[in-house]
Amino acid sequence: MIEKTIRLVVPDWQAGDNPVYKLGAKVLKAIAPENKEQKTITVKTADSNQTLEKENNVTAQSAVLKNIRNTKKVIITEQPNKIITFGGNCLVSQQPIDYLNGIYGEKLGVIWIDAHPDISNPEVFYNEHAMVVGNLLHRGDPAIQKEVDNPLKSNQIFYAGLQEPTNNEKKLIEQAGIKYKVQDENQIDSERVIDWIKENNFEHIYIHLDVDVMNSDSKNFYATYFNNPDLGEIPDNAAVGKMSRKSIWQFISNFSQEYNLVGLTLAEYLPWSAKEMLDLMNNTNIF
Ligand SMILES: NC(=[NH2+])NCCC[C@H](N)C(=O)O
Repeated sequence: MIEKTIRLVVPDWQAGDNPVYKLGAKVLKAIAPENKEQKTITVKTADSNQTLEKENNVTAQSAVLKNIRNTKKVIITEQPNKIITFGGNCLVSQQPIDYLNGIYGEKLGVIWIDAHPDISNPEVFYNEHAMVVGNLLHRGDPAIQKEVDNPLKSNQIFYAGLQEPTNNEKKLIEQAGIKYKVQDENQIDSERVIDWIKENNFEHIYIHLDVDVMNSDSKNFYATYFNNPDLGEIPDNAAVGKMSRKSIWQFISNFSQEYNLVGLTLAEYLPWSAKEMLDLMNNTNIF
């Protein structure tokens, strides 16, 4: 097979109901190391200054569906065998994982590095980014998961860095048959990951990184959900991440040397300081 890696920039902000997700995608695209062999494609997502409405108990469901379909179209046109995805919120992993599962099937394992299980559905929650694992298993939002042509099996997902899920989420994880362990240390237990790879004979690995898995102390990793200046009380489905940045960076880097990484998502990056600078520019009468 000819190697083809693409960089997919997916500025979906609707699924997490915060326009700063879009800025996160822009910044990641701008700072990514240059590589002429890797084509960068930015998926079209709608802009809006209006408050997003719920449709079928899902925030901006039709806009989210459009973003998903646009993402799918780009991937199908490009036919890559490796995908780097810059989010955007966690939803951005849905179509890349679906597509790669279509290529690699049961040889593909997905490491979901996240403080949250993202296995909700519209009956228990309303923001789509918390449903993406549910959608990938065809146990999430019926309107959005229908775009997933190659659903994952529960053994293909490994939760790393997971914090205590809500009672609803625990039920959903158990019903789906995903084995999990709440992470109490501040680093990923690589041995457990490696055991899971061996047990399942995975040959291709996708890593999804939601940066909120990290301790959001300014000296560790600041640009997360939890440092939103407008965030009131922390919702009960948003347990705070505990991981050290150093350990996550090392884990991903080591992993990429030793295993065949076919996909990487960087999600939920919320660059608050870039947002402050943008506010200045937006309100200054020279731009
Ligand atoms: N993918 C995630 N960050 N999941 C947890 C998010 C929960 C948070 N309360 C929300 O709006 O939407």
